[in-house]
Amino acid sequence: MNTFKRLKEFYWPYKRYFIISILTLLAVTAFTVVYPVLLQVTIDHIIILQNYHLVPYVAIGFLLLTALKGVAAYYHQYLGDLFGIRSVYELRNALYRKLQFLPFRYYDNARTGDLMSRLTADVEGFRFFLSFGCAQLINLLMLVGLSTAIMFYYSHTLALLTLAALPFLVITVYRFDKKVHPAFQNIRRSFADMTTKVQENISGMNTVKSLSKETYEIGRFDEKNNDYKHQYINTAGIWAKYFPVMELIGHICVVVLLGYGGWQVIEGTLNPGALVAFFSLVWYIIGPLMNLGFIVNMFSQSKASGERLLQVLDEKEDIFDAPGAIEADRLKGHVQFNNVTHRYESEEELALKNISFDAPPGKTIGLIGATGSGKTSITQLISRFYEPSRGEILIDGHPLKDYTLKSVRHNIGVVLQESFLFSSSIKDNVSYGAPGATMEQIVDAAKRAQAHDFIMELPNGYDTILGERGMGLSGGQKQRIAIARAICINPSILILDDATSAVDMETEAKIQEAFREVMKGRTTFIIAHRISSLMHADEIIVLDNGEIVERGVHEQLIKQDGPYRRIYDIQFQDRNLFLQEAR
Ligand SMILES: Nc1ncnc2c1ncn2[C@@H]1O[C@H](COP(=O)(O)OP(=O)(O)OP(=O)(O)O)[C@@H](O)[C@H]1O
Repeated sequence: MNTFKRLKEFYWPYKRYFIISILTLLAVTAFTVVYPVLLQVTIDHIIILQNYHLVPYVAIGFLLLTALKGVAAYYHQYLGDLFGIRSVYELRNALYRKLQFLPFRYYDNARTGDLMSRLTADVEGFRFFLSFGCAQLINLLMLVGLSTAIMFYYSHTLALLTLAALPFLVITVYRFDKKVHPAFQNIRRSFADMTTKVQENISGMNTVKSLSKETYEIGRFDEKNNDYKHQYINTAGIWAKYFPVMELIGHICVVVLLGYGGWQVIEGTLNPGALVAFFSLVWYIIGPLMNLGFIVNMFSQSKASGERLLQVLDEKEDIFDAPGAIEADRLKGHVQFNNVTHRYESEEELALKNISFDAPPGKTIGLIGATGSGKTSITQLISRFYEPSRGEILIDGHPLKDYTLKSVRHNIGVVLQESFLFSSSIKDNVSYGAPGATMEQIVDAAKRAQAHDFIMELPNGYDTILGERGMGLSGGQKQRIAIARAICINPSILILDDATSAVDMETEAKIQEAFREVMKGRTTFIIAHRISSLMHADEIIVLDNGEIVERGVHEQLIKQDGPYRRIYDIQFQDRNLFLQEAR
């Protein structure tokens, strides 16, 4: 119950819907059990005693009862649904909000498919119980309680006879539940596996096609699809086996009831009307009891879903604004690292060891080194995506932690090796970081990023809608839109992380031209594997295994016989050879 108690803030504000829905359910149950009583009165007091002049009144009574039951059922159903839908609306928003503020640390280990299923299937599982399961449980208790009371009123012995069949039914329901519950869990797991497979396949379609693995992928999907089919067939088998048994128990109960009750009627100790009423009432007990397994199942599933939702909601947001944090509109962009050491939570090795540098406003810092040497980690610490394990990072002389996250990130423009574009218009993608930007500002940013010309050649210009992840544009075009997006926020710090490594030489030249324009007056960090991309930097930092092994300007570094010189030789030897051959 703790799970439901802890999620109370989402559904309790709508308790009025729930209470009215349950009150109307009470009315529905009352009208339902009155029906057999009315039947008994009709048979015993009107038909047998031949009071036929009362028939129209009884008929009107029946109609009235059905109409009232219909109205009550309408409000019960509608308000119950409203209760569930309103509650999970808030819950879904809260989860999404949480996902926006969870630190990168969380996403390092999270699986997209799993998070998607929490936000959809688990939220729905929880809603289903709120809207339907809970009312069903209350309905069951009320229907069984009232029906049993009326049965005892008519005949103690027949009521006891009916109750004697219940343990058999309850045992069957229990055994059914024990089998069907894991079967349902297997269906959920199998479904999650299958959707994860589809999601991975679509995301990695490039790799699949380039390696001609279509047939292999079809086979792998068939395995998952087959498993899902089997899980469903297995569950259908359990239902098919247990439901007739439950019905059989119900029918045996009815036959015994009719036999014994019929004998009582012949003996004159029971009225025929009471026997007919019994016949209806017994199904009011057996029917919901057969559903008990289903309701218990729904309850345990929604509890499991609630726990999975709480896991997300309880996740620690360890990077947040300190009380009284500085709200800086415009930073100058002076970045300093003082003995910064960093280790990722999931790793044993240090990613950065005692990193110190000073990047005054407007200067360019080049970061070079082998893969995994820590270049990206430095820039991720500047954006405060992670907190360093030790050391201090200062921006404009104040610790990075003293600023609000918003003021830091609004002042940092990032262009990655493969930038993410949303499936919306080019205009919206460019102004994503600055939603208030005017069309003039958007066009200006695109011009400075060398993107304006090709955008204008597209059929709908700035209103062209991009496919998912910018499909429909070349790598270089996507990159220039990403640069325009970075310029649009007018950042004082610019991070170019391997931004040109995925494009050809000609496009690289165009992008470099765009960069030269953009970098003016901004502190820039260039991460690159090609020396040509960062040779003009004011300081080049060479990293190896998380440590700074060399630093200085290009001319200085190539004179030393260090790692920078070795990279230079490898990259420029090829070029010189090529130039010699060309001559
Ligand atoms: N999110 C993360 N969680 C755990 N370890 C990480 C994470 N990001 C990076 N690392 C580890 O930290 C070290 C430095 O990685 P980083 O990405 O900073 O290197 P890099 O020099 O930018 O590499 P590349 O040139 O391949 O981009 C590596 O050992 C890497 O495995």
